Amino acid sequence: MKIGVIGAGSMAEAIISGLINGNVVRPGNIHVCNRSDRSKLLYMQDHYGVNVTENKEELLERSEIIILAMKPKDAEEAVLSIRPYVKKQLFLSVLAGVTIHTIQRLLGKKAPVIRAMPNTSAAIQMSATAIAPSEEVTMHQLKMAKHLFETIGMVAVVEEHRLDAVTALSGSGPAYIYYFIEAMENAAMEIGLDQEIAKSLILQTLAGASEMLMQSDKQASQLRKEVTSPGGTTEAGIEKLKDYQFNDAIIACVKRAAERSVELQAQVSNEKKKIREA
Ligand SMILES: NC(=O)C1=CN([C@@H]2O[C@H](COP(=O)(O)OP(=O)(O)OC[C@H]3O[C@@H](n4cnc5c(N)ncnc54)[C@H](O)[C@@H]3O)[C@@H](O)[C@H]2O)C=CC1
Ligand SMILES: O=C(O)[C@@H]1CCC=N1
Repeated sequence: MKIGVIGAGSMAEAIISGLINGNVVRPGNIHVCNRSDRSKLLYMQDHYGVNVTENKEELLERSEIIILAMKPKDAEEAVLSIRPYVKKQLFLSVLAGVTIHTIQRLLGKKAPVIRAMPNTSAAIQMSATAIAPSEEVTMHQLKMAKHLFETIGMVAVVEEHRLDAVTALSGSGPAYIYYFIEAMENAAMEIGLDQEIAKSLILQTLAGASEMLMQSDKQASQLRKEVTSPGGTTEAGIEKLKDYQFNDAIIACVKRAAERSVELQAQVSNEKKKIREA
């Protein structure tokens, strides 16, 4: 597979490092470009051995699969800049909130596009990714994309309209977990635990709970009940979470993120005007 990546940010790096570490694609078969941060390109070259270029024509000519990995607000400019070089490539977009329809409009043709929503755990082949293909995508291309994302974690194929929900849940999800861990670390300090010891206890607790959920047939609520002795410490702690409306806070968080995914589409809504000018 020859892959071109447009945008060399955190998501691009997570995917590239996953593909290389998993021996799926040789670094020499990956071309990466960025808008202005040349030092990041040089870092990618040194660290992963990929080809870096500022020439988008060259990148498109040398790649069968193009990964779009810039911020949604930069999508118009970036996609319009590759429009003259679009031939038979398959486009994989990881952009939150930017529809297949918009990408095809910006590309100026009904090219095959697969929208994907991975997460940054791709860097260690642990992404939870959902993908949604356009009508133009062949079964072979869908299989190839599925295989590509499976090498960096698990993959679910969904209808495109589900991607806002997926983005809110598993795209942004690692950040919610990290935020929770930050709070646990702060709590550990407040109750006088050594920082290093607290960190290892928290991480093993997280890994153990996650593995329990994976390995057992029990629901999260059942596993929680099994920790919660009547009148014990867990019950006392969870009462506090209830006082602070923990459940409502998480639901509001995920719903707001899904709304935001819809709002991001508006950032590229001006594309018709830009296309006329191109
Ligand atoms: N960070 C995450 O956890 C996830 C991000 N995403 C999506 O991935 C995309 C990238 O996000 P991040 O990597 O976090 O952003 P980032 O800001 O770290 O990277 C974006 C990169 O795109 C480059 N860029 C901007 N305009 C360009 C242009 N015209 N030509 C070439 N390169 C250009 C920038 O220089 C920058 O290096 C976003 O659309 C986001 O919605 C999707 C899933 C998870
Ligand atoms: O925060 C964002 O917009 C991107 C999409 C999912 C994770 N990061």
